[in-house]
Amino acid sequence: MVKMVSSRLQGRKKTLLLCAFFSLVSSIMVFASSLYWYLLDDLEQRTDTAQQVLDNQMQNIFVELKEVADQATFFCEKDDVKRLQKTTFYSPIFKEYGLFDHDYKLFCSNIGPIDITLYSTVIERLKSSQDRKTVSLSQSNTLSESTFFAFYQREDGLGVNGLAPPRSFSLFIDQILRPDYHYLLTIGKNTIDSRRDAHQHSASHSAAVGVLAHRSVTLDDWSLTLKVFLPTALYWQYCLLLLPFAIVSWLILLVAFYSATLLWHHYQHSLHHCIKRAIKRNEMQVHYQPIVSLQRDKPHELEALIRWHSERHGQVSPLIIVDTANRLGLMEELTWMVIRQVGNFYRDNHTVLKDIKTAVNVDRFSLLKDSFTPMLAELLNQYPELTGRLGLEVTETSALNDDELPLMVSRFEHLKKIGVSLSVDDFGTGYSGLDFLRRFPYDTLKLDQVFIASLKDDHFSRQILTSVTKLAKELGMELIAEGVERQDQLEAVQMLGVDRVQGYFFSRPLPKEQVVAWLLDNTPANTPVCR
Ligand SMILES: Nc1nc2c(ncn2[C@@H]2O[C@H](COP(=O)(O)O[C@H]3[C@@H](O)[C@H](n4cnc5c(=O)[nH]c(N)nc54)O[C@@H]3COP(=O)(O)O)[C@@H](O)[C@H]2O)c(=O)[nH]1
Repeated sequence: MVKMVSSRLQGRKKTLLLCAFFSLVSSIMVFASSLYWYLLDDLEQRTDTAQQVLDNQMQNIFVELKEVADQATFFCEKDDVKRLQKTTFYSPIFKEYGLFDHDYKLFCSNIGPIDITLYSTVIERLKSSQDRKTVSLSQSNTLSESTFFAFYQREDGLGVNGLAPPRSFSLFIDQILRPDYHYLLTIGKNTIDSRRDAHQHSASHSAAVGVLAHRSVTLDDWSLTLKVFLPTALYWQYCLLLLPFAIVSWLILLVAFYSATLLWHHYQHSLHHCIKRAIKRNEMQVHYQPIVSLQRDKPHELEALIRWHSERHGQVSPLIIVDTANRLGLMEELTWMVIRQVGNFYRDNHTVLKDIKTAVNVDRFSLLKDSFTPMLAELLNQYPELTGRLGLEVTETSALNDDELPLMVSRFEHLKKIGVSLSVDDFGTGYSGLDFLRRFPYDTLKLDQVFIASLKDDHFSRQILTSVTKLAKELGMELIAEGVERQDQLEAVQMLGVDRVQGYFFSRPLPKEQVVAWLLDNTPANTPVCR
């Protein structure tokens, strides 16, 4: 007992450990991948927003430049300088404005007249751009080391450029992307790196140190490229932040896994499942109950009855097996299993069973199926020793509807043609009238044991059985009385004129070895009741 309990506990501990392991692995996987996908999605969304903001910002910049260009002249007089100074003062981005001419020479700025020629790369880009707009990131003589430039040229050749520190340009995208993500914003040939606080460096320089994923967008109209990086550190930061939730979800999964294992364990050991498995694996046995002939010249017969001892549930009643098989839709499989075992029984004991017929129980629903007769014919081919020796005991067929009745009659005729005899089981327990007997080509009629039990004392039972017996004889059917347990019952059914008797009075259902011994000891010739 102690051993059993401790082994159970051991088993439980093992299950719990396994569940803990699997739930931990699954929660880590679910947690890690969900966080990854969440951050990836966030990276995508924020990059899209940053792209839109950049686009808007560029549009605003050029609206501003265009306004300046509209008011500018090819001179650099006091008023022109003043106008540039005023615009610079009110500009949210630009810290300096300049004017250039057809030769791309800067001739005026908000500080006063100047004389600087634009970079050739800028000139090229301006010339090749459709609407004479471009931007660049390069050194400025007057602003910080790295400066953002925007250029716009009117159709008549007059151009305006605005200078801004990259910070004021990237401020808006900083608000969207930082501090979680870092980015490289390439303007023309140079790049702003958000981690270096707007230091200019070559675009080829990789920012992908400790990066989990990245996303790039290009604003073709402005020759801008934004590359946003998801740092691995951010991932770990979130991991730590969400750790309590991860632990809770692990515990939930642990409970779910453990309950599922218990349920599965319970199901595996449930009677239903065990019966199903035993039928599928052919693990049940068949016992045989003699059906004793009351005539010396006729051999005894046998009825095959299912028996099963389950390791977990002990001896299981055939009524439960049949009921469960019915619910699980396994009745046909049960019947085929019994017939196969009967076939093997005949194969192993062909001498003793040469003249013996064996009846197998079959329910009417299985019989009605189209697959039934072909499958039975196949089994008879596999076990030719059963031909002419196999009988089917069909539980009352009176509950059939108008469509099923003709189908069942044709089924019976077919079965008889392939050498299978038929008997009506438990006659009298259902709604069967005597008329029912006329419809079906039965060979044998089995009188139900409830009538036999009350035959001696119950006048009504005696009357019913007398008329049933008379009709069965007229129709050429054999009569079997089942459930005969005592001498007086035997005498009563003998008086009635039955052909065979089945019951504990002679023998209980026996395992195959014992029934062979019984048949050898009890031939009709040495059975005292046989006439
Ligand atoms: N479709 C299938 N049904 C089957 C199969 N095997 C059995 N069954 C049906 O289960 C019911 C119970 O069967 P079982 O417990 O085996 O009982 C049989 C006999 O043991 C019992 N019997 C026989 N003689 C006596 C007796 O003197 N007294 C007494 N109290 N019982 C006795 O009767 C049962 C046989 O009945 P029947 O089939 O009507 O001839 C039962 O309904 C079986 O049909 C199977 O493989 N398939």
